[in-house]
Parts: sequence; C-alpha cells; structure tokens
Amino acid sequence: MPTSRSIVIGVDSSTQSTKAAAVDADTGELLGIGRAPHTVTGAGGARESDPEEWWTALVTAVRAAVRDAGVPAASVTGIAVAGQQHGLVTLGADGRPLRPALLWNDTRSAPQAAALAARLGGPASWTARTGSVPVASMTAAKWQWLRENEPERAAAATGVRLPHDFLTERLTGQAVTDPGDASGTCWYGTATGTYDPDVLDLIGLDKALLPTVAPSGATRVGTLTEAAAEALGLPRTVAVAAGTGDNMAAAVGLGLGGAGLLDHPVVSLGTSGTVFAATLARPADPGLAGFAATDGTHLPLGCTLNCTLAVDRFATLLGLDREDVTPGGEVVVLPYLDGERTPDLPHAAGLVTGLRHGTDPRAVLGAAYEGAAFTVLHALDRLLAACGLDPADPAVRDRPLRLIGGGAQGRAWTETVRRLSGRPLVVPAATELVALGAAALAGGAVTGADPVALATAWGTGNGDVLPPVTRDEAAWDRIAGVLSAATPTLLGGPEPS
Ligand SMILES: Nc1ncnc2c1ncn2[C@@H]1O[C@H](COP(=O)(O)OP(=O)(O)O)[C@@H](O)[C@H]1O
Ligand SMILES: O=C(CO)[C@@H](O)[C@H](O)COP(=O)(O)O
Repeated sequence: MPTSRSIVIGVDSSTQSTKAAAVDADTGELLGIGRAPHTVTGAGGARESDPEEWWTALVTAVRAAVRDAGVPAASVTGIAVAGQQHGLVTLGADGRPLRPALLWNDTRSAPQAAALAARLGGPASWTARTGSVPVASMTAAKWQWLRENEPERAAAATGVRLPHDFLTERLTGQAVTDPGDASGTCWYGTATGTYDPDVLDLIGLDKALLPTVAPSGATRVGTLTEAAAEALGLPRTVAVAAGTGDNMAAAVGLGLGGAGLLDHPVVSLGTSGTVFAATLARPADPGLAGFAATDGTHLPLGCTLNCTLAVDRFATLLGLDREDVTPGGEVVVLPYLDGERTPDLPHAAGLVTGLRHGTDPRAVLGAAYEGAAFTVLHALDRLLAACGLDPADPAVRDRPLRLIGGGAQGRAWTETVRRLSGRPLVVPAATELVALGAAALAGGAVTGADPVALATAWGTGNGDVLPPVTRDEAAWDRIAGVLSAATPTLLGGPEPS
C-alpha cells in the first residue's frame, strides 16, 4: 500500500449507532467500515443519550474502520462528522455535558414548541426567519423545556451544542457548527446566515454559548488536538471539516446540490423516516422543515418519528421476522409509537384497526410497514407541492425516488414503498450514504474540492433502478381515511410511555 494514498474518514453519529467509513479520497472506494452502538433511554416521551457515549463510539468506530481498511494511520488526511440533527447538548465550564442530550425524537418539548410557534408573529414569520416552525424536535423547543424543567442546569450551561458540533469540538477543540445542522435549531436564520437575535432573546439564550457557524462548502475548521489524535491513533495533521447534520450529509453523499433539484427526491428509512430534496429556492410550508444544505442551497425536509424502529417493534410484538410479511389488506396500522412529528401529533400513540378473527399476523406487520411508508410518502407529496409540483402529475410521479437508510436494505421496505408510491426507485449500491457524504466533506477539507462534486465523481449515489409497480390506491386511501378520522383522538392521545 503506497503511503501517498490519501484516506478520508466520514463519521455518521446517528440515533442508534456510530458508523465510520474509511474512503480512498481519490477514487471514493470504501476501504473499511467501523460501527459502535448508542444507548437511548427514556419513557413518557423522553429520549436521551449520553454525548460521552457518542465520543466513545466515534473512537471505536474510527479505529475499526482504519483497521478494516488495512491502511496505515499515517495515510489518513481528513475526517468529518455528520450527526443526528436537533439534539440539545449542554456543556459545563469543564467542557463536559451537564446532563444527557435531549434527542430529536424527545416529544416532551411539544408544549414549549407550540408556545414558541405562536410568538414572533406566528408560523409564517418563523418560516420566513428560520425556514421552520418550532415543533418538539427543534432545538429551541428543547432549550425552552430545559429552562422550564431544569432551570439550574440551563443557568449553569456555558456551551450549547448540536450532536455533531459536540463531536467536532472533541476532535479540534473548536466550538463550530455548520449552516445545515444550525438550520435545525430554529434559532439560526436561514435567510440571513446568522443566529436570529429575536429568537435568542425570546428563549433567553446568550449567543456567546453557541458555536461559530462555519461557511458552507469545503470548510476546514482545524486539525486534531493532541488528545483526539492519541485517542484515534491518527496523526495530529488530519484536517477536520465542519461536518453537518445526517440528512445534509446524505444529500452530499448522493451528489445532490442545488442544481440537482427535484429530479430525484430522497426517502431515507432509518429511526426517522425522512424525505428531502435539494432546491435553489427555499419553499415555505409550515408542515415541513426548511433546512439549509451544506453547499449554500436549501434542503426542504419532512421527518417522521416512526420508521424502521417502530416497524421492527411490531415484528417483535408479533413474533415475526421483519421480512415475514404480506400486504395489510383491511388492516390499517398507524405506527406512531413515539408520537408523531409529520403530521404534528406529538401525543399520538400507535393505532391498529381492521382486525378480524382470521387476520393473518403477517398482514398486521404488513400494515405497519404500510402505515410508516404512507406517512413518509405523504410528506413527500407535501414537499413536491411546496416546490410547485403536482405529486399526481405522471411526469412528476415517473421521477425515481432515491431510497436510502438501513430500511432500504430490506425487501419488505422497498416493496412497500414501490407499491404505495407507484414510482421507480433508485437504491444506491453504497449503503452508508451519510458516512460517505461526511467522507466527501472531509475530502473537501483536505483539498478544498467541492464536496458535492467530489461525491458525484466518486459515484456514491449510483444504484440500480427498480421499475415502478401499479400504485396501491386502495391501501393509500384506506390509510388516509383512518388517519383523517383518528386525528382528533391522536391529537389528544395518551402520553407515550
Ligand atoms: N436488512 C434490513 N432490512 C430492514 N431493515 C433494516 C435492515 N438493516 C437495517 N435495518 C433497519 O435500519 C435501521 C437502522 O438504520 P439507520 O439508517 O442506520 O438508522 P439511524 O441512522 O437512525 O441509526 C434499524 O432500525 C433497522 O430496523
Ligand atoms: O430529526 C431528524 C431530521 O429533521 C432526524 O432525521 C434526525 O436527524 C435523526 O436521524 P436518524 O438517526 O434517523 O438517521
């Protein structure tokens, strides 16, 4: 192995685990991968993780990726972290977390979100300022929850970070974030590219507690500190990129820049189900998040709280393998086990209807897939409409969806998405799109290359096209009907436990 080979490492620190990809910076070849799990705790709508565990997992995963790649540590030239979005990390004077992070799917902050959304001129004004209306996931709502429920901890905070900022700071010693992940806080103005002083005033958050926002693009924020280099077994000279949120990094891995527009909207099936597209204009829809992409363009996104984890829970409850499934037929499942974000039903619980004596348990599992897929695809229709496209227009429907995330590896997921969308799918051959997108950001930090162009040259988004199948209008209408009828109940449903 020639030592002149340049290896970059992309880290995906997501809800359930950290994945690190060691990539040849010239060719994009994935040489090695490392993984380490995270612990998520909580009941009654709480979802928390210890940021120190993310750091330990990052170290484990990066070391495993370099080992798996069989490359000398000296050949590693760059690293970037992409993280689960929105989580609130509060730091004390010693730079360590004051408490576990409040995660994106922690719904306790729903009342604070609703109260914030009514302030500063209401939803339309929030959309114009920040791109998004506060919902329970947004960091501003979590900060308000902390102020109201643990005021002593909020007062003691000397730093407020997002998950990926926390890890980048551990790598470099720099308090820095990027516009993409910052756009998920609801205190960053996506129109102005700066923290919004009115929002900070409203939530009593001192700007001095926040990280600097690095510019978009191939941003190098520093090199490894001595402690980080020692922990990772890498040279101190390794360039560290600003990194971003996991969905923004997936867009980079797919080679989506503003010019990619809506040709290939993306559906990601992970703990969250997300749908997003790269756009030049920022669509304003209060039911969607108007995030920033890493390249200075926009990444409108719809996010559901209940995707692969919720469906896997149904498989476990039914004692079935996740692929042991048939279409739901008359059974409808709304698998909103964690409450729901899109639609905004933070207090919802799961709902099952249409059971008979003869119901096949595999149909109940099939209906859970359908309910989760419907919820994501419904957000897709909303996203297309917000971008001025008619989702029912055959010319729009013929455009392939790119399907990524852990669920895209499962046949039941791909077949359900095909059947409910009636669209062709592109399933990229590469499975770790977030980590690969982060690797492209790391490559940009090393050479100054445009990360989106780099990922495009690497071809990380390429994959086979699965042709469309006839859309299952009956299943779609059945689920839509149940959701519509149940919404009043789901709005006021029991707290999740
Ligand atoms: N072969 C598979 N078939 C179906 N689902 C899968 C498969 N492999 C992984 N998953 C699902 O992928 C999820 C993890 O996906 P991932 O995108 O890594 O999630 P996250 O980023 O939220 O941690 C798990 O919840 C699991 O259910
Ligand atoms: O909240 C969002 C997007 O707004 C989620 O997509 C999180 O970013 C978590 O992602 P995964 O762990 O499911 O990948």
